[in-house]
Amino acid sequence: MIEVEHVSRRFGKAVAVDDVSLTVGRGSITVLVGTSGSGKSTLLRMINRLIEPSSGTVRIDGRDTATVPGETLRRGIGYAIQGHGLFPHWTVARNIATVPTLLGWDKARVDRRVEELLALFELDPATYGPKFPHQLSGGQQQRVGVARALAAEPAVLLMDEPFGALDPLIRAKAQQDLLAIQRRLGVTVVLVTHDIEEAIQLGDHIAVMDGGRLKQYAPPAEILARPAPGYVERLVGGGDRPFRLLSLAKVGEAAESGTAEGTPIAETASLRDALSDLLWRGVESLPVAGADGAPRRITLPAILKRAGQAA
Ligand SMILES: Nc1ncnc2c1ncn2[C@@H]1O[C@H](COP(=O)(O)OP(=O)(O)OP(=O)(O)O)[C@@H](O)[C@H]1O
Repeated sequence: MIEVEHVSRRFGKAVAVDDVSLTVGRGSITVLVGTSGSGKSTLLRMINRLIEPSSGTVRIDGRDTATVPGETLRRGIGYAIQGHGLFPHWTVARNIATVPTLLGWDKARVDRRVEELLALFELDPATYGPKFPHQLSGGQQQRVGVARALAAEPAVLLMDEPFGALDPLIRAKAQQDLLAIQRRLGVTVVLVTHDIEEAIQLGDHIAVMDGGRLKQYAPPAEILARPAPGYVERLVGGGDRPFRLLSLAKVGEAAESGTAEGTPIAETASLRDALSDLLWRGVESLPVAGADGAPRRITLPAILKRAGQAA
């Protein structure tokens, strides 16, 4: 668990982060979102003390981070940034091994961990371990960057625009992979983005920043349904809001008993995907593929009910 209490950071007279308090639950993902210059990166870097707070306290699992030497603190916290920050003259394997080696792990344990992580990120260890970063695609480099951040089994992973440099298709896959890996490892993630769609996709909680202040801190569904007046409302209140709401709910949650014609849709698909499918096929209901045999379907009225203000 990460507790940020009344944390501020001034640069000269300018206040980059202004009295922010929030608690990130263990094993959850919190996304910091806001416009450029709103203080997201500064807040993130105060968690691992790459930037020292001017005032306030950050605690990780109950321990005040100010009481731990900065280097020691950072070895225990994963940090992944846009552009990956890989060492260009080191192989992929050596890049991933950086922190475990600094921590004095023995060679066999480091090698095992590197192999395990490469496999987890769907990069064949024998093929990719000996390569240099420039021999990898952007998406592969990004995965190596996250693998390196996770190498020493940190309980906390900080990510600053980790998918910013990726094209939309690879970005969507990278987001899904991160979710799957985060759920599997149970690591606590704080991620910075300026993309509200990314925040809704990934966040258990979203922290909306504006002008250094925390404007709202809540789960995505609540931010969409009840945005704080002013900046947050403008951020999420556009014409896409119904679709964003639908992207948060699964087909299984709105399905009913009954039959329908056509290729079934998975119950784990989002209602946004189901709506898109219905419109594309020009039908009002679709069968749902579920675990048990009882026939179920998803209908247009059931989807509409979940897309509006009353959802
Ligand atoms: N080292 C520094 N010296 C002076 N001012 C700084 C420094 N770092 C950040 N700032 C200022 O603090 C404010 C917040 O910056 P920060 O990088 O945290 O914002 P951000 O929301 O992460 O923006 P972006 O999305 O563009 O990265 C900005 O006005 C920035 O110019």
